[in-house]
Amino acid sequence: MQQVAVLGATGSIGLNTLDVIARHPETYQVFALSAHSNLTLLAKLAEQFRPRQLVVTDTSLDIRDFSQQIASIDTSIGIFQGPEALVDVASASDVDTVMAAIVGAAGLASSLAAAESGKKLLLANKESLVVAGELLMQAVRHSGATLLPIDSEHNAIFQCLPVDYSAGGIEQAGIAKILLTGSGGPFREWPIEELVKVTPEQACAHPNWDMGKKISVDSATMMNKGLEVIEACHLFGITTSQLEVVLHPQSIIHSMVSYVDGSVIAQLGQPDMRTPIAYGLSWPKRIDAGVEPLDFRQIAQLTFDTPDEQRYPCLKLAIEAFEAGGSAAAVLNAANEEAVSAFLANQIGFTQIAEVNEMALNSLENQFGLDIDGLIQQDLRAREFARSRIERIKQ
Ligand SMILES: NC(=O)C1=CN([C@@H]2O[C@H](COP(=O)(O)OP(=O)(O)OC[C@H]3O[C@@H](n4cnc5c(N)ncnc54)[C@H](OP(=O)(O)O)[C@@H]3O)[C@@H](O)[C@H]2O)C=CC1
Ligand SMILES: CC(=O)[C@@H](O)[C@H](O)COP(=O)(O)O
Ligand SMILES: [Mn+2]
Repeated sequence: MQQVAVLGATGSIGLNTLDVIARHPETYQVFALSAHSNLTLLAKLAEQFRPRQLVVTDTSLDIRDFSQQIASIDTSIGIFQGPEALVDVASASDVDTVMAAIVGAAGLASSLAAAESGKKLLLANKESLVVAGELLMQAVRHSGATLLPIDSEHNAIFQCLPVDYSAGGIEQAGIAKILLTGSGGPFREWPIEELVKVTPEQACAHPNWDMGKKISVDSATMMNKGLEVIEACHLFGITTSQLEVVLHPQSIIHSMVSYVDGSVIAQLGQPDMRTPIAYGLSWPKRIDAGVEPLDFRQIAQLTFDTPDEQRYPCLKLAIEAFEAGGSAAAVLNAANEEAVSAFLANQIGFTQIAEVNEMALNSLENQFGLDIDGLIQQDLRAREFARSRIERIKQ
């Protein structure tokens, strides 16, 4: 029986993970669940999955009523509050597998703790790799942890790579290029001058995927693809020149690997995160994920294009940040989290997300060789800077 900790259980990835786990009660047991502030849903999940531990990360909440409610379900469920408890759960000796499904850099410490303690780490939280990719990959190598990408494109690439890929890297594996697909989001065909009018509701309505708000906005700006370029470079040990972003509006091909002999291997499937989640849970085997197979006659057309730099300035910013190295990607990620949150709160416009991000990237000094505390400090400075710009925009 695999003991699984689902961090970010109340979110889109968390709930999809629990859906897959519920289909295989003989193989997976939920050891712990975490939420930030959604206590109602966390209590419901606790009743259904009967974990050993619950974590509530928001320290401003009074959890006395919640604790009583949980005790009425099962007095042996431990309840912990605060972000440090995530680190304890991620490294607990009873836990085999950690699903890292918290949104944003708030997921970094627990992803790192799971990597350092040699767990099977199912990584949906791409921001961990964006902020501290080198340190996270180093921790995986040192501890012997198993890192399985859950982000649909990276999971697809992982499925298309040769089994012994990590031994010699991209050239020895005969790989010419990794082709990272992206839908282009809901505004792919809008006149560019109309983008200033985009509302949070429109930006969160992804054409193919049902996801949390932050990643949905990132998909609309294509910052998501930019973060995914950085994620892929760290995961697969490649440079940005060994990867190409291909627009694919249908989100049926989840990414491809192009080989030197002319072969291109692609992974296809419904736009349903239960497929990569199930593959992560069961790897190297496969299990039922509750996902219908593709009906190619109904799909009829798969189309491809090149992303337009003018429409998607955030994509270029992310690639530049990764190429600059040092703390640039951490700065960009932090500024973007603040800018997206301000956009969702109707404080800035859609196109101002890229403006705030660019200002942060250009204004903060790039620092090299930082340890995890240094990166977190840079993240905090970038947030402060972004918030000051957002305040000016609001006036
Ligand atoms: N959704 C998807 O299909 C995909 C998501 N991903 C990645 O997976 C991660 C999760 O995305 P998604 O599920 O969409 O996000 P959601 O917004 O749906 O869920 C986020 C989860 O994180 C918790 N959370 C929010 N803020 C904090 C915090 N400060 N500290 C600790 N926990 C927090 C939330 O708790 P609460 O509910 O209580 O607020 C919730 O459980 C992201 O990194 C995203 O990029 C990658 C590929 C696809
Ligand atoms: C499901 C998933 O992995 C998302 O990251 C998805 O890729 C978002 O769609 P975009 O291709 O529009 O960014
Ligand atoms: Mn993705």
